[in-house]
Amino acid sequence: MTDKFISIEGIARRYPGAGGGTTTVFEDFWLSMTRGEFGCVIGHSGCGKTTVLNILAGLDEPSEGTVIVDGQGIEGTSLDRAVIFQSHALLPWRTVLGNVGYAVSSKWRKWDRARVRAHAQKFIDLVGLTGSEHKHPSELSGGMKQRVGIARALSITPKIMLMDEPFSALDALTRGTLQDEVRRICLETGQTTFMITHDVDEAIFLADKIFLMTNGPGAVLAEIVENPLPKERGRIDLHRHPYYYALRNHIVDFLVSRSKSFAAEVTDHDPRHVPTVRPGVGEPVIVSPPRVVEPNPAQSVAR
Ligand SMILES: Nc1ncnc2c1ncn2[C@@H]1O[C@H](COP(=O)(O)OP(=O)(O)OP(=O)(O)O)[C@@H](O)[C@H]1O
Repeated sequence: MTDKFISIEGIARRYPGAGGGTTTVFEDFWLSMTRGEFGCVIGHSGCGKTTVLNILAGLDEPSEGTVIVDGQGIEGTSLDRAVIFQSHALLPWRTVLGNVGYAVSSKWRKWDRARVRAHAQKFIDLVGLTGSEHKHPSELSGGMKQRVGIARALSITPKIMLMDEPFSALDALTRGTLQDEVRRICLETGQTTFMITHDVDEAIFLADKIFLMTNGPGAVLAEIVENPLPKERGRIDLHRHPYYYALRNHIVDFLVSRSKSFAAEVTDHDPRHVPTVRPGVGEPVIVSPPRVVEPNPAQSVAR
């Protein structure tokens, strides 16, 4: 049996459209993730990635369907679900320690000051900000601010971490360093993470599974791509792995052509049983749903 730690069940999001109609961003959207999994969603602008993330965060509600996390339906925001956005949203009048400590004391209201500080410090150390505890956000670089955001999110030990293009505003060097940090932390802590990115290499480096969405409106989850690269992968030498180009080409091909033509070409798509594929050497292998092997009529006749 699969452990559905996150279960998105048939959600739709509709908005009032022009002329009194309705615009459907997506509908009949099903997706599940297991505990400790790192999932990245990729799709063109406007397909509804942020909407899905906001629904998972409890910041938005689906027009239909439900989302269950660890056996409980989502109702509003919760400290069980931490969100990291592209912008840092730090409290400018608080220090690094103050920002992280504020989140800690919001979750554990009965903790005394010393316990809050010690817990916050652990996560400040984890993201490599030891020594900057007493700085204010205005004294930090963009990468450091994003580290504070990550420390703050992790410090409340959320059941799920939701990241909406968290590194896209950073320079390439800082982005790479933070990708390394996030991967190390997620592997160390077993943090279940759902992330949006437009960066294919970022998804290949970080994700266990990559969720491919077609173009909106009326977007669908077309395919789940299982990352065939080993867990012990390095960001710098990703491209040396024999499966790297097959995986990368598969995702890029989807973004360039299949995301647009999918609805016309795949008429029997079943949103409840989205295929999981594993690109590698040769043709991608369909992992699930298992390929139905039709009996060979010639053999049947011969019997
Ligand atoms: N409040 C709203 N009212 C009407 N339409 C909305 C509203 N919020 C979002 N939308 C529409 O929903 C669609 C999906 O938006 P969403 O932000 O989820 O897309 P996205 O895939 O995250 O895009 P991007 O990659 O550009 O961030 C877009 O077409 C957007 O215009």
